[in-house]
Amino acid sequence: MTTPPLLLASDLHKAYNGKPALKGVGLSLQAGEMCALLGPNGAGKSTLLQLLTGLFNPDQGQITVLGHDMQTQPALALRGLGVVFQQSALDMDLPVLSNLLFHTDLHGIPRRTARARIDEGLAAMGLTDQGRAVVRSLSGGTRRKVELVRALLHQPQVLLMDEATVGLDPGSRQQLLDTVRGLCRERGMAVLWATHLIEEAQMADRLLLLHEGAARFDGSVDAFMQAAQGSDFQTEVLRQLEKKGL
Ligand SMILES: Nc1ncnc2c1ncn2[C@@H]1O[C@H](COP(=O)(O)OP(=O)(O)OP(=O)(O)O)[C@@H](O)[C@H]1O
Repeated sequence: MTTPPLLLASDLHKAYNGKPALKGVGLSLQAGEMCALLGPNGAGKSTLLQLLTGLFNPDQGQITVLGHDMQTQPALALRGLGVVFQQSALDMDLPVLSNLLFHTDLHGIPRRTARARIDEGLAAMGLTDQGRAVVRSLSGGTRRKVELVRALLHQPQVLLMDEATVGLDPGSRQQLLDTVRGLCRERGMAVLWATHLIEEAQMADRLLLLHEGAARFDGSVDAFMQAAQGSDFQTEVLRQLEKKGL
């Protein structure tokens, strides 16, 4: 028996000043699944994430999170989503703890519960002793981990990561990827991981390959590799991207 997807998007269209940025993209995320959203600059990744986070509405198409429609029930839909944006959502001049409490207050989480979740989240990232540190004083990798702790405080079932590893050294990148993979396995969280780095996409369960606003591939990484017929992942990605637009 198949379970309903945690996030479902169908036939999304979005144009800027008449120029299409998304041309009928769909996406379905199951519990425990990590899906890489891969595409070159201008492919439409940020546009798709902005639609999925309810930042603006699609010109056409529908998005539901845990069965709640993003346009008609945005509060319920957004409750199910955690987001780590490309741009930091943290106040650089405030301590980590204040930043995290700001987020739990926004979500109406009682302070006692909030404190317990913050302690747990920081401990899970190895940041127990960083609660009082001002964000600006932290390394880029540590800030990203704090962003992830923040995004998980309201216990979302779907996590959207937008180019979350930009600016991180290879060790920190791998650590963040491993942490997120662990969340999929241990908590059954569904993750959409937007990246333009081919080697990151290869570590996901699924791949949504976007080019010029349309999906070039949507399926398991295993199926993608079968289609590659002996080529490596990177060669196959480049081959798919070089195909003439549909
Ligand atoms: N606010 C905007 N106004 C006009 N055009 C836009 C706007 N945002 C994006 N676009 C255009 O839409 C298309 C898709 O852009 P988008 O930023 O979604 O791609 P992307 O895959 O996230 O690219 P990148 O990897 O460079 O961030 C591009 O042609 C871009 O120029």
